[in-house]
Amino acid sequence: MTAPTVIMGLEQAPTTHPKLLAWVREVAELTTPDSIVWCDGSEAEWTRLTSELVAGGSLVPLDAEKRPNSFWARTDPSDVARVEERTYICSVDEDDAGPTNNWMAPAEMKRLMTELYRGSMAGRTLYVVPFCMGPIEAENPMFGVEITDSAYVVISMRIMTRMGSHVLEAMGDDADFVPALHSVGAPLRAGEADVAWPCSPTKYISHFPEERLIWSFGSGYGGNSLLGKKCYSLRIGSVMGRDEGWLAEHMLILRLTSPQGRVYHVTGAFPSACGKTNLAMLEPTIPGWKVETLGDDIAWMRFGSDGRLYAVNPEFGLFGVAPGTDWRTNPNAMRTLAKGNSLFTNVARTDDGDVWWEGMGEPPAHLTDWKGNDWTPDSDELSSHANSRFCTPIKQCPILSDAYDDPRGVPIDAILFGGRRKTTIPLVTEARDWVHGVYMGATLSSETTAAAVGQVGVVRRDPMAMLPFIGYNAGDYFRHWIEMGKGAGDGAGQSALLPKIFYVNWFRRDADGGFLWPGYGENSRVLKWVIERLEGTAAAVDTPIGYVPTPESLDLDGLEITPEQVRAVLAVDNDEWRAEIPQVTEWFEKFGDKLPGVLWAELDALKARLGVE
Ligand SMILES: Nc1nc2c(ncn2[C@@H]2O[C@H](COP(=O)(O)OP(=O)(O)OP(=O)(O)O)[C@@H](O)[C@H]2O)c(=O)[nH]1
Ligand SMILES: O=C([O-])CC(=O)C(=O)O
Ligand SMILES: [Mn+2]
Repeated sequence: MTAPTVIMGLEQAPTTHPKLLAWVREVAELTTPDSIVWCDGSEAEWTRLTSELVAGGSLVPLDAEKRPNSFWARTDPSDVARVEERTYICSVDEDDAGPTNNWMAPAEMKRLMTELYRGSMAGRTLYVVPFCMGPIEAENPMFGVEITDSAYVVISMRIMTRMGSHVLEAMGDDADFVPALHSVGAPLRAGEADVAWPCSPTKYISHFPEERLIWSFGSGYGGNSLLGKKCYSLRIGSVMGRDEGWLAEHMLILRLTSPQGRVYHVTGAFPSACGKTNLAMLEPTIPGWKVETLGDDIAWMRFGSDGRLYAVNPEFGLFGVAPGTDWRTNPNAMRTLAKGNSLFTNVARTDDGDVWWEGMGEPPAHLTDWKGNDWTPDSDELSSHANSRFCTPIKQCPILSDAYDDPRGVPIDAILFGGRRKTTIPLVTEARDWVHGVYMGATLSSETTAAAVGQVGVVRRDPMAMLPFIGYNAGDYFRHWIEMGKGAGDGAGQSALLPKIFYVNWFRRDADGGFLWPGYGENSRVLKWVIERLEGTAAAVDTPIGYVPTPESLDLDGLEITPEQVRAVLAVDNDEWRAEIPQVTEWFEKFGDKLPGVLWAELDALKARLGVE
């Protein structure tokens, strides 16, 4: 095992990058760690850090046969999800944060957080984590460096990003990078024992969009602490995309091959805990169709020289919702996890060193639950937190597409927007054109989930599934989407090159509260209809809200579903849609002048089709 590079000064730093060295020095002087470790991303480093975390009680190793090189972590019960109320976009101009973000002036936030960071790493190690979002071979590799005082964050970043010495080397002395500072905010006095999950009751997740800078304090939970993910790839990424003409989106990416061997690529934006990972790894139930995974959470999309929109997954791992994941629902996730090398956070542990969570078949007679307590099937509480997560290398996914590492990405044929709605929204609706599709995305609604702290099950607008992740004024973001629709190719015949947009809802319920649609692998039937619409072969009903399948146009062969259920899951109830109009109007009014006029025009056209004044 190699010894860690412990340095008191910075003389032994494995880089001569002046900006990086200066930043590490400045942070070290402010946060006063005991030591600085430059992470190299090696196997030896993983082994050393996981061993230290096991020794300190932060991780429990799982059974080496069942879950090789895998670990169980439990967070502090107060630190289990993203904290949207504590997340800030500190743009210079308040108007650039817009009505959907918390805002504080950058200088004020820096003053406030500087005091929080002062001495915050005392008694701890400062880790420097060089990483790259997307392939390092890209024309413009998207570098970042995270400074963190959490070894859990380091090992998670090693799974979730391309990370380590090779990144630092590729950065040379002058590459641009996004500095991302993270502290759990729990300094240790001399001799004070650490806790298993250090964190602070005071939390700030701050973004300085003009500087492309991230400061996170107080939380160890992934969405708040793995700063390459939501903070860089979505919030800062969306600002870069606005300025440079591309899109950073909360989307899965998959490749679909038809029985005739035709290849298509689909992205899907569904809010947190609404089915991206599951769709991305789907095992089709209809014969002859094949799905390959490219990404399960984030897509960066830009136009290629051929005028088509190409998508890249900037991530290197999967940070997926555990509950509900099972051999019946998502066998490819189970196969990915079976290869080991994974972290499980806030799930339950079995007595024989495996993991268990709600939805994974019959519960064992006894478990240790996510709070560390004894649990039996009679228990009133869930064994696993509803937002418990697995963190696992995407390279272990057995159906990973061979295009995954291609810096050019894959050309997108269809974009799905989707939400979790008990009523109103049909299984699938095709937009009339790009602007109508942007309207669908801009008005997307979904019931809140456990992925963020707060009440669960409340319907809210979640535009493009990006409500917590748009790093600027959402009105400007809608305009950017509209403009992107004009940007395909050289202008001639461009709309033919644009992806077609669809709106899906796997979560519609019957009167008894049961799901009307079986979901998971059966969603391949919806993907088939989408492809047949692209090919011009599937029938649809022209409804006020868009094109909805005729019951006969959906392949329901071999599916146990009654004609009434099919009718109900596809139904467009004009009364329900009329009831949405005041909510959409109120939503649009939030954006004042920033809302593109064409979206108001879409709403007016919808009202006219529904016969609303
Ligand atoms: N009923 C039903 N549930 C689903 C379906 N797809 C996913 N789920 C459940 O929804 C929850 C979240 O699914 P994920 O695929 O992990 O969600 P995600 O969109 O990747 O979420 P984030 O990682 O939070 O962005 C899990 O409990 C799944 O089992 C479906 O088609 N039908
Ligand atoms: O960021 C996280 O914690 C996980 C995630 O994908 C989401 O919440 O959308
Ligand atoms: Mn997500």
